[in-house]
Amino acid sequence: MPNKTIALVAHDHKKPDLIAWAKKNKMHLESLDLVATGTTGGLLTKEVGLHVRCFKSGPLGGDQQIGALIAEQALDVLVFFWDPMNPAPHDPDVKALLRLCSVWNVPVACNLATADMIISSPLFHDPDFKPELPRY
Ligand SMILES: O=C(CO)COP(=O)(O)O
Repeated sequence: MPNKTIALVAHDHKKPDLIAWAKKNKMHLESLDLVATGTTGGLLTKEVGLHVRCFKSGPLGGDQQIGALIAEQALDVLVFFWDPMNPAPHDPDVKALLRLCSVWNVPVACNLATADMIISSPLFHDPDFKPELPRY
C-alpha cells in the first residue's frame, strides 16, 4: 500500500500556525508523501526538517498544481490554512482548489482544529480507507 499523500499550504499570516502544527505532528508527517506550494514547502523543509515536494508558489500557480493532483486522484488530504482576513491576488485559484476538494471528496482542513481531527482520525491511519468517489 503506497504512502498517503498530503498537501500542506498556508497563506503568509497563517504560515506560523502551519509550521507549529507540522512540528507537533512531525512523527506522523514523516511517514507520508508531502507536497506543498513553494514558500510553504521551503519553510517546512528548513524549519521542520521534512522532506517535501515543492510546487510553484501559490500566486504563481502552486494551488492549481495541487488541484491537478486532486483531479488525478493522487491526493489524500489537503491542509490549507488560507487567510480569512487578507485578500489574495490569486483568490480564484484558492477557490478553485477548495472547490476541487468538494468535487472529489478530498478531506480538507482549513484550520488547526480540523487538521488535528484529521491527523488523529483512525480512518486517516487506516491503509485501506479511501473516501467514496462522487458520482457525477
Ligand atoms: O498562496 C498560497 C496558497 O494559495 C501559498 O503559496 P506559498 O506557499 O508559495 O506562499
